[in-house]
Amino acid sequence: MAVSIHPSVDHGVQPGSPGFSGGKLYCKCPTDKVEVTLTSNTAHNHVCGCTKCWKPAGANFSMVAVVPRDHLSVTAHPEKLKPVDSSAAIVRHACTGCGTHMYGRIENTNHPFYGLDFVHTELSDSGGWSPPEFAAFVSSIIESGFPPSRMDEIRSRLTELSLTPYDCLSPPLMDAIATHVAKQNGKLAA
Ligand SMILES: N[C@@H](CCC(=O)N[C@@H](CSCO)C(=O)NCC(=O)O)C(=O)O
Ligand SMILES: [Zn+2]
Ligand SMILES: [Zn+2]
Repeated sequence: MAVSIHPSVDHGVQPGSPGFSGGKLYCKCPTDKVEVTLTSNTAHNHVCGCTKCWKPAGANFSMVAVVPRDHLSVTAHPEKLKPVDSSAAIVRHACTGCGTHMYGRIENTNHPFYGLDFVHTELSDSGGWSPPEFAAFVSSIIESGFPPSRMDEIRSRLTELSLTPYDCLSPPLMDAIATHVAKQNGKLAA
């Protein structure tokens, strides 16, 4: 049996639906679920091996995508949400009942990704969301205790799933971050 990446991709990456325009995410509490409504599809979906992104039980990776912050609202039980770490670049809001991260928000207006919220579309009851496109922060799974000797297995499986493994973000996203920095420091025209 192949090593588990994430339950949403372990049996193959499911394609999205063209024209899909959003839906609802629910926490894992049996009752009084936190509900988050997204009024657009997501972008830049990826699996992430970092220690900060929320992973479902047993998964080595999270699956996380972005949505414009004005396309996200908490539509039920906002009182159950609590920031995980208010000093992090991405302030993740977790359900105090079940621990699920319902969204992560960038509050720093100078951050390259300001304006985007991070979400886990596996929490939705509808299909059609943008599929993951690559694997980010792959080496970081070791920080959660994954054996370094099995990293070849992980990278081979990711490649087999067409989720190219990177140890940071994908080249287009890293280029976007560097461009933002160069515009801020005057090396490129704003
Ligand atoms: N090795 C660290 C890396 C953590 C990290 O930098 N994570 C990225 C990607 S999260 C979604 O792609 C990041 O931007 N983090 C900002 C934040 O988490 O606030 C680790 O594993 O902890
Ligand atoms: Zn919950
Ligand atoms: Zn992450």
